Amino acid sequence: MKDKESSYKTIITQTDNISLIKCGETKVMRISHFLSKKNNEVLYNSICKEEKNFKSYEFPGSDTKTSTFLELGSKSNNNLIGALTQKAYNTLNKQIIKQLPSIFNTLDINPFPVTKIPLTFVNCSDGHYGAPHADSTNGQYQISILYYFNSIPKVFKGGDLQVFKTDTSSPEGYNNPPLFTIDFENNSLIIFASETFHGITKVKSDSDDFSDGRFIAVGFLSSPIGNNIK
Ligand SMILES: O=C(O)CCC(=O)C(=O)O
Ligand SMILES: [Fe+2]
Repeated sequence: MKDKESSYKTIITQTDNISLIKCGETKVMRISHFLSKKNNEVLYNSICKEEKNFKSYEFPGSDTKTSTFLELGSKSNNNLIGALTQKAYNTLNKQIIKQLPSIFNTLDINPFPVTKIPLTFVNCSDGHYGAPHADSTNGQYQISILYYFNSIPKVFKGGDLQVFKTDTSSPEGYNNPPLFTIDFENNSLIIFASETFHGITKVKSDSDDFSDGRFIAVGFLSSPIGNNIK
């Protein structure tokens, strides 16, 4: 797959752990080692303890067998989850908010205020994949944020993020093959404009243990004044 990808992507390293992966107008920011090692472990361990609170997707057309989810930071689930999980969510939320100035700057998006980011935690198992899509095609959201985490050692293969070029003249809205792929890496934060088309390569795993799965937290930021792309 990778050899078919465009060769003109550039990786602009901003600091040891922050990079901008760019191909034409399409940009994705990646922050490696996002949380401290300790906070990454605490988050993983507390989320694993929430297995019973993860739900299957119930809407039509979704993949109900290979992924389950838990929404945090909105309203309903806050009294369901353990104190440790609440704390780990708060830590992740705080760290993301701390990085926002650098995120706005790197992605060339006019800053807007963000106080709390509801995050949906998703556990993906063998066979899970994500068909290419954009999180927002109507300007509802400006920024998509993904936090990746997994067991150490990592048990599954695949589950990498593919990024596509928007093409309004094609029926799907994007071009194949992908512009580039970002490998799934524990404790990394991936950020891009929500109009960016992206998909996930198939997860392959011999284990069906929840704790061996591919974990993500996904959140969307919306500006009070709508589309803010500079
Ligand atoms: O699983 C991922 O890495 C991406 C998930 C995603 O694209 C979404 O929830 O909209
Ligand atoms: Fe998405």
